[in-house]
Amino acid sequence: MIEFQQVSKRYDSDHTALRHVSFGLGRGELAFLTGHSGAGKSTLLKLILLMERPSAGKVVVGGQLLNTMPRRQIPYVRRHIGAVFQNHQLLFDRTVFDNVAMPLEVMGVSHQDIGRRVRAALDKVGLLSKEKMNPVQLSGGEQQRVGIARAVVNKPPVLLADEPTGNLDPELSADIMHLFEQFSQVGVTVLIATHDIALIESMGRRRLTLAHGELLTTPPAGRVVA
Ligand SMILES: Nc1ncnc2c1ncn2[C@@H]1O[C@H](COP(=O)(O)OP(=O)(O)OP(=O)(O)O)[C@@H](O)[C@H]1O
Repeated sequence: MIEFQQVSKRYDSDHTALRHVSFGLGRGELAFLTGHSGAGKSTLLKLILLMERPSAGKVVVGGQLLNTMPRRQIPYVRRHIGAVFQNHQLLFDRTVFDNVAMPLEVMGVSHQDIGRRVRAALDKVGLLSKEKMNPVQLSGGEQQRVGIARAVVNKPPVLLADEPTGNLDPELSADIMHLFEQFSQVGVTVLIATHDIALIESMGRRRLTLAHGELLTTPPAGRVVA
């Protein structure tokens, strides 16, 4: 579902953020992306989201080569990728329902379908009873779950998360991870960038580790070999 072939990314400043990175993630696979600050984790996610383009190598998502994707196609590619960020980027002047509905509104989904799909997504993250509230009235963990509901409301086959548990205590972090596991069980490919080593170890999933832009060897079982 996600494939990197010898991908390098050099920013204009002549700084190489990724060097010859190759890996593949299959349908329904859940993996973690780790590495020191500045190792290139966000850059790798940005290449999948077409927020950046590779300087060399190939990025293939859902069978589509992203390198040469014309700009006007970018919104269509992004519809197939859900993204969750640490600061969850919710709009505080709209209700929980409206926040989750946003991607569907952009896609021109009918009013009736929006209601059905938003409620299904909120139900999945356990927030159906809070649809009329403003995100400001919710706890940090609940806000993060609203962000996850918004990311999955159009059922994307790929879900990316950048430090999704950064502000949360261990118990809430485990809840969020459990949600990600549930999505992977129904076939969603999930890639989670995090510094939370304890959490990663507790999950026993595959780990992709970047160091200074290079991917360390990762056998499929998940153990990292430097
Ligand atoms: N737009 C940009 N222009 C120039 N350099 C950049 C840009 N974005 C990132 N970099 C550099 O590329 C390197 C990798 O950054 P990146 O944000 O991908 O790392 P990261 O692993 O996500 O770090 P962190 O864990 O701190 O978020 C860093 O040295 C960073 O300064």
